[in-house]
Amino acid sequence: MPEFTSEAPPYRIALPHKGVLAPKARELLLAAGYRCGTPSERLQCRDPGNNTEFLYLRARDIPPLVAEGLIDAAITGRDFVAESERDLVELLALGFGRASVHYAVPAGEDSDLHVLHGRRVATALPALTRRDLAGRGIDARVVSMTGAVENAVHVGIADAIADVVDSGRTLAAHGLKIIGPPLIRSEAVLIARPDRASRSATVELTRQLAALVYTTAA
Ligand SMILES: Nc1ncnc2c1ncn2[C@@H]1O[C@H](COP(=O)(O)OP(=O)(O)OP(=O)(O)O)[C@@H](O)[C@H]1O
Ligand SMILES: O=P(O)(O)OC[C@H]1O[C@H](OP(=O)(O)OP(=O)(O)O)[C@H](O)[C@@H]1O
Repeated sequence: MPEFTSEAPPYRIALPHKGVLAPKARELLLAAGYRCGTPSERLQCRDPGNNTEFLYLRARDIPPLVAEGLIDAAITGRDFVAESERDLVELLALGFGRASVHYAVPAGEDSDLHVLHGRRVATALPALTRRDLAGRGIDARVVSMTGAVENAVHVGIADAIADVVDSGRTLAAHGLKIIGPPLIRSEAVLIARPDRASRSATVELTRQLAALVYTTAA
């Protein structure tokens, strides 16, 4: 006989399992009183007290899964949300994981963005880059990579890159310089699907995290 309970199915929250955003995302949920487990041990965790299930996923994979309705709310990077091109609501900017995505070319080149015309731009954010180039009326070819993008020019598969820049040390070490304004200024964000944004559990989660984020910022 199946067991029937009156309890609603658990609310599902996704967090990055590793990478730059992972430690602070988990710390924030712990500080908000959730028992979100330890991703190095297990990538799923039930928090019965809050009737919540935590799923640890790659930050980049999170936006489409939220958009599909498989996850109720999640923390990921704003750049990954933009890259997904899905209809998602940014409920809260979390104030960590700040970085910008920039175009960069060899240090000796002209600094005008129009140097990109007719050239190849390597990036791990191809959809975002295509949209940005089109929006600026620049006809360039986007070369998709999954990492180590700053090597693309040296290897000879691209003339420029569009990549995440934080301190700028990686670009400098590879003889590259930023050109033009950022494609996007990113940070960790709490996201949901538009039709789930007003659910009471989502509103409560946003309220709890906002209280912590604003206290830390003050
Ligand atoms: N110094 C940094 N280097 C890389 N990403 C950063 C940095 N600072 C903030 N970020 C942000 O962190 C996220 C990237 O995190 P993560 O380390 O999980 O991904 P990744 O390893 O670059 O990508 P992938 O999972 O595709 O390999 C993005 O939202 C990015 O904007
Ligand atoms: O401006 P900086 O402080 O030097 O940081 C930016 C660097 O960090 C990121 O790389 P990451 O470590 O995520 O490696 P990957 O690009 O190969 O995934 C990004 O792609 C840059 O290479």
